[in-house]
Amino acid sequence: MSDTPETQKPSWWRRLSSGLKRTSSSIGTALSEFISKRKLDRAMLDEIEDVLLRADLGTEVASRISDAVGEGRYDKMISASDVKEIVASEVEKVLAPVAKPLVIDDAKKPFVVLVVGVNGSGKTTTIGKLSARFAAEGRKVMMAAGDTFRAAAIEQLKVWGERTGTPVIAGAQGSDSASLAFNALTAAKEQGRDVLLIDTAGRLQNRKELMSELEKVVRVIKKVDDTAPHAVLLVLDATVGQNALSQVEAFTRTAGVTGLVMTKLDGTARGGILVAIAEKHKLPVHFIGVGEGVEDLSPFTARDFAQAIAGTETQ
Ligand SMILES: Nc1nc2c(ncn2[C@@H]2O[C@H](COP(=O)(O)OP(=O)(O)OP(=O)(O)O)[C@@H](O)[C@H]2O)c(=O)[nH]1
Repeated sequence: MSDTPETQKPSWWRRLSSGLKRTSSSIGTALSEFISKRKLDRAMLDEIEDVLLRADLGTEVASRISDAVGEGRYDKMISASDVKEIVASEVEKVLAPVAKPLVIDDAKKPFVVLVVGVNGSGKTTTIGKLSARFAAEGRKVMMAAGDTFRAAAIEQLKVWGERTGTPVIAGAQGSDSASLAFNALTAAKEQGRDVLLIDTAGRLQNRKELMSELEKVVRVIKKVDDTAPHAVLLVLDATVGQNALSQVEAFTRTAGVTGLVMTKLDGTARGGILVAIAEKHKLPVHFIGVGEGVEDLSPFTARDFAQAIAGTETQ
């Protein structure tokens, strides 16, 4: 991909790199400010580490990158672009092990995907995009409007259902989301659906009662199929920065998160948090969201993300 001219790159790449430009240019601008015409010393490495911390990369990664920059370069001239190359390469090393596709096990009928996260993180939109993707792969998909809290979420999912030709199981606003999940899974089984995507209401990770409601959804799903849910996707909004770390911890504890989707990478200076999450939690990252349209969900690739964040592609 790095040899492809900018104009020929896929649109998701352009959206990702322009979205992450705020992160990369904040890294790049800060680096250029103090790296010109100076030999590398301890003070410079400390400054580099600070820049990376401000970009949300986390202490471990920031200090590892600064060590990598220092390696064999003390008292030598170094340029900001040399440092950016090292940032890209070190970030890629952290991300490569977690960049894993969401594999649908066709032996499970349906393969149940539960989608969780805080309010407004992009769960419903992500489910809509996933339904389009799986339907395009020839799979029989069903969606469950388990966000019974918000009437608009039920409507939103129905619109996605019409758009992608996917049936949506919905209840009345305020109905019990666990029983909706139960009914949807029962219906999906009866109809021989390949994939069931279950939406859930947004909940803050520190709201105990809402988190136990999520545990109940998982318990009830297991009553129909004790191997389900087969994937639990946590949808993270990139714009929230550091708070995403505690979301990963709480939702993993409560709902057994198996993989991540990070949305809104098209408009944030805080995408660096994904690197800190990858370093700390090692959870698979399946997709990134780079816009509201159906085509704006892209499989996660370590190299593209690393280059976008370091700004090595966009100079
Ligand atoms: N720019 C951008 N906007 C997005 C992306 N994903 C979702 N959105 C927007 O974010 C807003 C919230 O998305 P929803 O899918 O409704 O979020 P939710 O998690 O289901 O919300 P709750 O049900 O309230 O918890 C909507 O306006 C979406 O269009 C993305 O990747 N980029």
